[in-house]
Amino acid sequence: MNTADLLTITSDDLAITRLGERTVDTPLADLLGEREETWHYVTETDRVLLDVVQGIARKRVVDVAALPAFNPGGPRRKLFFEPSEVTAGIVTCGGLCPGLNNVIRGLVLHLGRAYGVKRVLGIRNGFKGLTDGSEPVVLTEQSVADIQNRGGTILGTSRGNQDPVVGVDTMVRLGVNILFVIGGDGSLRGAQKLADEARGRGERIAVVGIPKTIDNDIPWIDRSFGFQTAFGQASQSIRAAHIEASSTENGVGLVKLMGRHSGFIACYSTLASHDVDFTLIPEVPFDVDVFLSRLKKKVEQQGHAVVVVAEGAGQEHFPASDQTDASGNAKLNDIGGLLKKRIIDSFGDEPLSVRYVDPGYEIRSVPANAFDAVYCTRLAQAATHAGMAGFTSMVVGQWSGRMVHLPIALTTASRNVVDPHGQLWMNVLETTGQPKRMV
Ligand SMILES: Nc1ncnc2c1ncn2[C@@H]1O[C@H](COP(=O)(O)OP(=O)(O)OP(=O)(O)O)[C@@H](O)[C@H]1O
Ligand SMILES: O=P(O)(O)OC[C@H]1O[C@](O)(CO)[C@@H](O)[C@@H]1O
Repeated sequence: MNTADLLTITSDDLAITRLGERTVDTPLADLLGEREETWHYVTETDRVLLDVVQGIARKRVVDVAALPAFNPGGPRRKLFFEPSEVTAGIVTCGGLCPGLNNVIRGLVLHLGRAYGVKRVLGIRNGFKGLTDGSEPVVLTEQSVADIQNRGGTILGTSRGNQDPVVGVDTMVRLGVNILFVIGGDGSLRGAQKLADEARGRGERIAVVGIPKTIDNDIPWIDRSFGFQTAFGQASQSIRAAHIEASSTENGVGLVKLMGRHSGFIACYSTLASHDVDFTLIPEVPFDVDVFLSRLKKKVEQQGHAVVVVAEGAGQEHFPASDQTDASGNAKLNDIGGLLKKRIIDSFGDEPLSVRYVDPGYEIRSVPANAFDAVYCTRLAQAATHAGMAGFTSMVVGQWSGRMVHLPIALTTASRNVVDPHGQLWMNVLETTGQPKRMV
């Protein structure tokens, strides 16, 4: 292994910013007992595991001395904010993700029940609602009752850049002193800019991120909420494609799944269904002709085949697109459409039935499953504790099984991708039986 490939993080990279020195006794003192700050988040086993699993498989090495600097995600004995003076804001940005409403509800309930915070405002339509003059919605226990049973976000979401100066003006006007940003990498960059702007002006505003993406591409954390629900839903599409393909002569089921840069949804739904013969992800380039000849052979052998393709896969086969969405994300070429056409062409006059399934938004607009719902609740609790303690420019997330704080800068500095030499991809190759290299 070439150590030059390794990325080292130190305790400086893990340092969390906290607003000022002001401290207020927590109302959670009874609950805390002796635990706060004495929680040992990193055990010897974790150190070894982290070094081996994350360090080598994910091409990262953590300076062992830095590990205790992982800030635990629990309540603090001393708060920065006096609960009766808090106005919390919640904003959801970027694409939808199962569990958004669970996190919103979790924040409202926990702020109110654990800390007695009385005023929680929902910012409408993402960061746009901080800059377009729209009035926020007042969130109460009653108004968030049952929202966890609905997909989407009751607050609305958007893409597109907004001016952090205007955003902070709005927060000051509304009296928001803790802003919870539920979003992906773009939203977290936006959150960082809001936090920087507020700090630059000397405003006591804490900005706490809750990482959201079905793509599971946020680094360091074990997984992002909504991912499990999304790949579970995707595996239903694979099942449909498999049933269709195996019920027709020379059937090919082709399933296109979301995953702009990272193929986690494709990999996990492949493993969940065990009916896939080829999984194509952005991290592993492939030659279309080699793939087509392998596919043909597979159909000859077993009478049908199932192919799963992540939307970001095979982009190397298209001229680079200079089109972007409102947030600056590159618009992708349609790999599903290209493969469908090439499969049909490659069979010529031979019998073939291509069943193309593109579940699109169906995998991310559903409510969270129970496992994700638990994670959303825990994230909301950790975010509430962090905000009340005055931590800012940080995100909460589960790391190595424990809830921790991470600086936003660390989570936006890289992307979590499937390692083509790692165990997950190996599991996929074992399951599909596809060749390791199709180039
Ligand atoms: N580099 C950036 N700097 C500041 N703000 C940004 C930046 N990138 C995105 N944003 C803000 O974050 C919001 C959401 O960004 P984006 O549309 O990229 O979604 P995302 O949070 O990455 O989620 P998804 O994973 O669904 O793409 C945008 O509305 C924009 O205001
Ligand atoms: O159509 P939209 O809302 O831009 O979202 C599409 C993108 O969102 C993601 O699901 C990330 O949330 C990507 O996989 C996908 O490319």
